[in-house]
Amino acid sequence: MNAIATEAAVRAEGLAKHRGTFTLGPLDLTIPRGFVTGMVGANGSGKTTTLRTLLGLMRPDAGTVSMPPLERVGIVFDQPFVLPDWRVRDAAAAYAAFRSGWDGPHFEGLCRRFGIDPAAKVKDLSRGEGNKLMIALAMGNHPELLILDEPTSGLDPAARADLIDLLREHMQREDATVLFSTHITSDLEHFADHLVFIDGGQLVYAGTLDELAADFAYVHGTLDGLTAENAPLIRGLRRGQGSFDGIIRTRDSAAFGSAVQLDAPSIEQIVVHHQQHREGAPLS
Ligand SMILES: Nc1ncnc2c1ncn2[C@@H]1O[C@H](COP(=O)(O)OP(=O)(O)OP(=O)(O)O)[C@@H](O)[C@H]1O
Repeated sequence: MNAIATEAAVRAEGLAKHRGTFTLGPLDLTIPRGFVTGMVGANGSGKTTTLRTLLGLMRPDAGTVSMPPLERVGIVFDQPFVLPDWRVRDAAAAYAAFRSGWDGPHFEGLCRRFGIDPAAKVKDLSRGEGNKLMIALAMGNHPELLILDEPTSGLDPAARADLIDLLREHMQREDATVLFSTHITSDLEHFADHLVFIDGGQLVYAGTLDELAADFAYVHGTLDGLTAENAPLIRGLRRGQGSFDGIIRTRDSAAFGSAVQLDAPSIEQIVVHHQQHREGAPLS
């Protein structure tokens, strides 16, 4: 895709937030309109802090954010915005009251699809059902931007696949933008267009998955393929019994002989090897 022609759904400049000893940013971040962006990073790397700060649910210490008005943004976090004693239909009424364009039949259809009884009390839903309710509420007014913090955690594999299908349909039906964080990188590989990778509160990589796959290679082979010249080019070098693996920039491929294998990396390989190489320079 053409980065120059891409419009921003969300733009943050110099965004910074301190939480205890943790510092997020300062981050410059653009989430392109009309695409799916996945956010990855280790536990405690700052994904939730980034999403909450972007949304203004947490006041940034510095920086500016531009995004659509909040009533046009669907939000899913693990802490629900609904009261445990409410019934599902009460939660929908509360959402309908403050979100423009609420589509009751659409919400009810989502509940049917997710097997959620509108008469059920929120506190009686299982964790996965509660998750699905938050997703149905977030999507109930066809939001132009959906921000979801680990929406697939707590869902069984079939429900995860269904959620991804639903988000795909949402992307087809509307000129929508989705930003979601996840630890399940396989959810990204077939669904996301862009990736934001955060580590230690800093942006490691932001770009398309296609660019990521083209820029990096997964290198592995027997130890005799490692030399004093090529070993420093490997990020997250792991030495096993007689073998090694890691991630390199594709432009450094020539430093590796024919005994070494180079493959297209998975997102998981890039994330895992980066985290094993924390003191290295940024990937991008
Ligand atoms: N209330 C708080 N007070 C102080 N520090 C906090 C608080 N909440 C979070 N933090 C710190 O902020 C950092 C970032 O947390 P955040 O929840 O953004 O990470 P995350 O990437 O979403 O993690 P996870 O994948 O585990 O959900 C962590 O190091 C955490 O210890």
